[in-house]
Amino acid sequence: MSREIITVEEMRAIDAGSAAAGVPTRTLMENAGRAVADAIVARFKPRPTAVLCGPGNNGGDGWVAARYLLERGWPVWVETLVPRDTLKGDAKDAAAAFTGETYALSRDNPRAELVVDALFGAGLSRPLEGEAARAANAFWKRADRVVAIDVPSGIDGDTGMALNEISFGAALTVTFVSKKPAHVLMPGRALCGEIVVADIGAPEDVVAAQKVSLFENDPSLWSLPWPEPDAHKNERGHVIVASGGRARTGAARLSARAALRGGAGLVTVLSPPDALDENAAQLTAIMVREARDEAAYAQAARIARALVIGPAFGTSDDHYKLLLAAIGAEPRAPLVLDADALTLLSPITHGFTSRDVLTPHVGEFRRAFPGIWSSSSNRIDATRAAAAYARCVVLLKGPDTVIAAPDGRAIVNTTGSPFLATAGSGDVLAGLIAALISQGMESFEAAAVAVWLHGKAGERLGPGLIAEDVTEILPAILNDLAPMDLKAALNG
Ligand SMILES: NC(=O)C1=CN([C@@H]2O[C@H](COP(=O)(O)OP(=O)(O)OC[C@H]3O[C@@H](n4cnc5c(N)ncnc54)[C@H](OP(=O)(O)O)[C@@H]3O)[C@@H](O)[C@H]2O)[C@@H](O)CC1
Ligand SMILES: Nc1ncnc2c1ncn2[C@@H]1O[C@H](COP(=O)(O)OP(=O)(O)O)[C@@H](O)[C@H]1O
Ligand SMILES: [K+]
Repeated sequence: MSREIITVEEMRAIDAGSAAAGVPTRTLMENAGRAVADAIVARFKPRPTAVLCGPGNNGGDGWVAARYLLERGWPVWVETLVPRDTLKGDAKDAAAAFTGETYALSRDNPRAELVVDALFGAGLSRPLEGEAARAANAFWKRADRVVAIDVPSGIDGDTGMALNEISFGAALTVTFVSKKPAHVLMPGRALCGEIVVADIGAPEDVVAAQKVSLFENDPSLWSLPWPEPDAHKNERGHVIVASGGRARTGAARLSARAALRGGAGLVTVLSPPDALDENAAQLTAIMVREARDEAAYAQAARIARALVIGPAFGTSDDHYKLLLAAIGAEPRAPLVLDADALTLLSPITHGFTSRDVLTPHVGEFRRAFPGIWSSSSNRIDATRAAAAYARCVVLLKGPDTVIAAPDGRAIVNTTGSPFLATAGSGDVLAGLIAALISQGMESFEAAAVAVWLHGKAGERLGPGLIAEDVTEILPAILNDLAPMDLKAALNG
């Protein structure tokens, strides 16, 4: 399956480009409507089905789907938002080809057990109102009976948000060519239910001409740095994690352990003198190094292959100086800056490099990049703008984590579970990113891999998850990803 995510504007360009390349939009609509009917027939037994059709081409897809369901003997009818004789273009033709029952959309129609929402798709231009809003509210709690065409009506395809909080929710959404931002960003992703991406015959070169640089996170986008048979721990990279002071050390140890599980050959916790005993007492495979002053932080930045600063680090003026010493070291390792490091630097005025990674959650992002947050229409645009501005990789955490590189590439992650919203979960992520960078991955890819693994851990662990578990389940997830030849070698 294509992992590209296209904007509504890019989808329109693909429609136009297809027509220019000899695939008429009416053919695309026919393929789209048939794909919807196919997806329904594959999942549901025949049952009374209402297809709610809107005034544009989304409605047109609905008329086509209704026709195919009728041909397959389904008890199906259309409920149209606007009189059939006011339809235009492809939608008019599609409606004319439907021979079944048709009603005006209202609450008085026959009772349906399945509803196909073909009211609005990419052309939604204002909030739902009138009968469309009534229908959305009526089916709001019955998403299990709704199949949405392209996107649940009311949801903006580029943002995943309902324009006035009113929208449909669906058990199945069938979209075309590629996912749109609304299929991966919350709340849209959750309102879509299962998502099917149907090929509707848009020529490959027309799609490729869009030069898409936005992807849904997936192992097909990257490859993990597996150790060679003769690997030495020094080649697998040295991660250093800066610890907070006395009684503020757990976060750094969580990060450090994730770095070790993530494959770093060596991991060191850099500890202020007052926390040295506390750290040493709780670490075994991970080393501890005392750091008294700015020179020690600069030195750590020089010798590490990746340096994590932030988890419970501290936010005093002295901490600010230590952080600046690490940032200013030359040459220095890539930095993974999280939590307190972001607080110390906010609003961000520093220029970083494409090897550095900032990992804010929304609250941290707003403080770090206030102007960018308020002027961006969605999380993808915001993260891309922040990465371009700070000239480094920016990873905006949440249920729909976005990772952006300064060159414009962006990835939206869709693995995960709400049980990851727990203390220390972000610290684990920071350590994992550093582990992958230390093994030679490009920072943008390392961040994407780490978020994917972190999300998979969340899915596998589910209820009861604590941050420590995320680290401990990594071997099982990594084993599943290991290439066959490595598995064969391991099994003798
Ligand atoms: N193009 C193609 O070849 C292909 C397209 N495909 C399909 O087409 C869909 C996009 O079609 P579309 O552009 O016609 O937009 P669509 O979502 O049907 O609605 C536009 C109409 O709704 C109106 N309107 C908007 N908001 C409203 C509101 N709140 N309340 C009331 N009215 C509202 C709006 O009015 P206007 O803003 O112009 O005043 C306009 O009349 C896409 O999602 C996919 O399903 C596939 O078949 C593949 C080939
Ligand atoms: N509802 C959710 N669904 C999936 N992942 C989530 C959700 N909420 C938070 N996460 C993930 O959990 C982690 C929390 O990180 P963070 O906010 O820094 O927490 P902490 O400061 O406790 O470490 C992030 O990786 C984030 O993407
Ligand atoms: K729809």
